[in-house]
Amino acid sequence: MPTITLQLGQCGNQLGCSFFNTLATEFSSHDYGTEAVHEYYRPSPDPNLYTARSVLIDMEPKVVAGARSAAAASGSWWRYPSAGYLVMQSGSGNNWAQGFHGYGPQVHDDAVELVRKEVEQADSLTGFLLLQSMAGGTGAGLGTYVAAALRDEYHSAFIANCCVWPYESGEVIVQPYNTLLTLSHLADVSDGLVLLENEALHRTAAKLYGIARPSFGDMNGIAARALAAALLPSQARGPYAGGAYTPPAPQHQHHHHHPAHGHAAGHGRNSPGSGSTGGGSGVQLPALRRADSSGGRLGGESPGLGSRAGSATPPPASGGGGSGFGVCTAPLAELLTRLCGHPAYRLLTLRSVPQLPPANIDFTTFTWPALTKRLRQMLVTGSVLEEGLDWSITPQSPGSAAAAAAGPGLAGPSVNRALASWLILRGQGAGEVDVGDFADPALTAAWSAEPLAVSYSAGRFGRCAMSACLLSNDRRCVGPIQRMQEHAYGMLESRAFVHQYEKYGLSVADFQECFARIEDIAQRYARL
Ligand SMILES: Nc1nc2c(ncn2[C@@H]2O[C@H](COP(=O)(O)OP(=O)(O)OP(=O)(O)O)[C@@H](O)[C@H]2O)c(=O)[nH]1
Repeated sequence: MPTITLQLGQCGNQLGCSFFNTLATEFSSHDYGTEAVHEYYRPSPDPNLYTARSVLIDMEPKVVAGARSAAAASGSWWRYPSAGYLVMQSGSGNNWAQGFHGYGPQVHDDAVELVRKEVEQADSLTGFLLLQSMAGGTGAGLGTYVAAALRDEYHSAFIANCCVWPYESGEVIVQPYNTLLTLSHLADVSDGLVLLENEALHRTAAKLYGIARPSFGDMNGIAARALAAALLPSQARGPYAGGAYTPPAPQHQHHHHHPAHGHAAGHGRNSPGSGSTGGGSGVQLPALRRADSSGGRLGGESPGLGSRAGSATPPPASGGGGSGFGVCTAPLAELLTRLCGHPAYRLLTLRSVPQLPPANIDFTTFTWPALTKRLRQMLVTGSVLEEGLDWSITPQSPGSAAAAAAGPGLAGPSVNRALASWLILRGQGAGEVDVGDFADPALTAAWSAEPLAVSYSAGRFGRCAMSACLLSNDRRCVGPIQRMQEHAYGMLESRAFVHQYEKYGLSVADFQECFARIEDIAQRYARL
């Protein structure tokens, strides 16, 4: 089921371009099935080209033009829609209020109309994936405004936000304001926010990829690969022997929005017309790899991934572990439903392994135990970097669920804890990897009903014979939020730059209300 991507502001547009390039490379190299391709691209009048299901918005024309021409010059089989963009003549000057209160109402109708046209090109709709930074004015302020407008227009569509968290010491002096304003507003309209930290992306590029001076392009490539690893189809794994993990019954009903919205019949998450056909093989795509014997298989036995009603379950090609690409019908919807079921906890962290320079991949021997051990330690320690992991921390360390249960006074958030995580394994033997360690109750909130989902694909991701990624609703966000808050409160106390926001109708009381909301969110996570 299609997902429409909105690229907002400089960062959103640059990251979006990387994301579509990454998906295109994957689709060209491996057969994920037609339906997976159609989730993000639609056929175009030119039989050799696909069109990204995307809307590009920025208040200055340069970056959108750059993304569009980069797509055209890539030599790949995809382009942006010829009229699917909205630009003005000058940016929002890093002023969230200008983006939200100034440009927002001004471009509302045009933006909604652009999205509507893209929605009309789809026979059904999973929802929207919004890409934006949190520190500027356009992606952050206008992007938040657009997210709220989409929520109004499409009550039953999923809205996911992929938000770039600024460097700790930023290029944008008012980034604490912009980041917290974005976060507090999106917490109300979004179904899930994936936070991508620039600091971590930069360090990954520098330390693990060996890039002396990482560019945004390098960082976006890393982020886009992690995102694609999470969002490409995978097949649910059943409960593994001896673990606490039990997949839930499919949950299609959304938790807090109205059911199908009248705006466009058949575009709701639960709408009758939303099922689509075919697991993938059989339709010729331009320049894409055709289905091979293992391709395009439905994840029919997937108890937790909500396989489509009435779809047949073809027998696995090789018994047991499953080969080929099982198709999770709408990964975005499944991920959000599973991970963000509680409205107060919507902040997601993405971790992936291995992180290494492409040139080293062919000379590296991968083993599942080594990969999953590192990924698990990243979860245990809350790190998003594969490098520099503290192996002395265990789930029993102070601050862990186990330690908290042992008595008061031991709390210290050295151990991470998750409400829910989704582990996605890709590569040879991915169906049989032992993932029991990820279901350790000491790593999850005591009241979490469904702490772990696991899915896999036997096909390799990129050039790695084995790779894994973990999308997790955990305490990682607490540190960055608290540091950002400290700066923001300090600035607000001296009323620094406040007049620039007041010019667009944002008052000190509005700031305070947003900051209080964030404090509440951070405290809830800290208590997980
Ligand atoms: N990862 C990444 N971060 C970016 C990129 N471009 C900008 N940023 C970050 O985004 C923040 C600035 O936001 P931008 O997206 O440039 O601003 P904008 O949304 O276009 O808003 P205005 O410039 O105010 O109109 C800073 O934290 C930058 O570090 C990019 O391509 N990749």
